[in-house]
Amino acid sequence: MTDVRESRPAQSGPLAPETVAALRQVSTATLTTQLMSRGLRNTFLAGLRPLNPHAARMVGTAFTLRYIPAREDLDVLGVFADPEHPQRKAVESVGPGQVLVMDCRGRGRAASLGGILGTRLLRRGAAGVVTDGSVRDSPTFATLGLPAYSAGVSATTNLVQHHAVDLQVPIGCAEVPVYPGDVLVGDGEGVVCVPRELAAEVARDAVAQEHLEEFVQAEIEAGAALPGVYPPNEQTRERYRAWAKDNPPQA
Ligand SMILES: O=C([O-])CC(=O)C(=O)O
Ligand SMILES: [Mg+2]
Repeated sequence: MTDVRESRPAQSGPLAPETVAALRQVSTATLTTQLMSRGLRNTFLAGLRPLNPHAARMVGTAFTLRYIPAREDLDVLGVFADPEHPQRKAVESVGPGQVLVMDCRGRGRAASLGGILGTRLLRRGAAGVVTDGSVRDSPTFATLGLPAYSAGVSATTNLVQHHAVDLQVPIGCAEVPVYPGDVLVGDGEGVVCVPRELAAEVARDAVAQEHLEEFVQAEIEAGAALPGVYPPNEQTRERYRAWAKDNPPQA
């Protein structure tokens, strides 16, 4: 029998610097279009909002943590004294360039983590933190330099609703499949999950799409009507190519 944890090869290691640079400059909207053109329609983690709008650009690879519902006899405050507790172990395992992505089953009555753990992630070089539940200490996250996205906030600690079980397994986050090593990109709109094997080509094509859309945007601002301009027909593309000669994409 196939172990579900091995249903896809683990993908690890840092992303190529040019892929990171490209993903840093494009929007999540553009990325979802690029993924849709490759057949992937469920890639945006709908409902998640940035906790610090000034630290809303995020690019990193997924380090996953899965929670199941809490049980009163197991999930008591004393468990945090154990450094092997999966939530604390996850925070102490996330490395530079990684995003801690938590599966809270979309439940946010209790937080998935708080400001001290968020600060520790920042000090460890994490690229961000994402949960489909809540965080606590949201005023800390509002000024922390760590990109952080959640579906909500809650003062209540995780043990009340969540029991951390697994690190680095495939999870669902906001109903989107996230495999360890996938690429999480966040902006002011929210978070998109880019399958790791597509990251390089999606990043490259997203930059090209945004360059074309920069031209289309300028034409619409100048008063052009939509037909033939958006989407661009061959004549519009011809004008774009002429414009692009003097306005190359920023690498
Ligand atoms: O969620 C928790 O219990 C941890 C917490 O408050 C923090 O990290 O500051
Ligand atoms: Mg706290």
